[in-house]
Amino acid sequence: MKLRGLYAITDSQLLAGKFLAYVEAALDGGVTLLQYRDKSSDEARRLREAEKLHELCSRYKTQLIINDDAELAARLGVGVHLGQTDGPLTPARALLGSKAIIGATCHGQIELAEQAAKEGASYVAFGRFFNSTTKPGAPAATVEMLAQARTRLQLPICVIGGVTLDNAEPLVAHGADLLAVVHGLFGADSTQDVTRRARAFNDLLKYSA
Ligand SMILES: Cc1ncc(COP(=O)(O)OP(=O)(O)O)c(N)n1
Ligand SMILES: Cc1nc(C(=O)O)sc1CCOP(=O)(O)O
Ligand SMILES: [Mg+2]
Repeated sequence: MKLRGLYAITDSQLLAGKFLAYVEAALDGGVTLLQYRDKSSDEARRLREAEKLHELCSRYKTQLIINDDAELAARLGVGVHLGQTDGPLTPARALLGSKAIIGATCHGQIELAEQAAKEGASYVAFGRFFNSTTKPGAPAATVEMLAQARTRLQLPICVIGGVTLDNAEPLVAHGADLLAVVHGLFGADSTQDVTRRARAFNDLLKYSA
């Protein structure tokens, strides 16, 4: 199955007090991948929340991805997303098996993506394309490099960093398969608006070649 659609990413601060309600609202609108991203070192809470998300994702037939932590992903039997300093892809692939979804952060560098492809990544992620309140210091990527990456890479391409309904269209037009979003989705004022936004992100991908 080709990975294409909305890639919703959780944020423990933004979702405080409404975590499962907002995640379920997004799943209701349609989510291809859901990433559990929690940068705290509270392992017990991380396990508890990841288990809850796993159960929710199973109900909605959505694939769960764990950020940073291949061991936790292995424990749950789900995928993982690894950045450039989160450990190598090859052992993660050996740990999780050939069917697991493994994503790799490639910033704005096609060479990193080509290397990740060789090491068994399932998708590559480029960013940050716009200002991001979630991760303001992330290195920048451009639409021009995205277009070039599209011609050089066979893998699904994920875009991230300040993506919203207002700015995502050119990214899709230049080759993005997965729109990875925190604030542009979960920054909504109500569960109804989260669901509406999720549907609208999916429509952007559906009605583009
Ligand atoms: C889909 C996706 N793309 C990029 C990232 C960023 O990963 P990383 O560079 O490891 O930074 P942190 O998210 O761990 O702070 C991501 N998480 N997901
Ligand atoms: C986690 C993350 N990684 C990025 C990168 O560029 O690698 S940008 C980012 C934050 C994405 O959140 P928002 O949609 O709120 O900008
Ligand atoms: Mg990381």
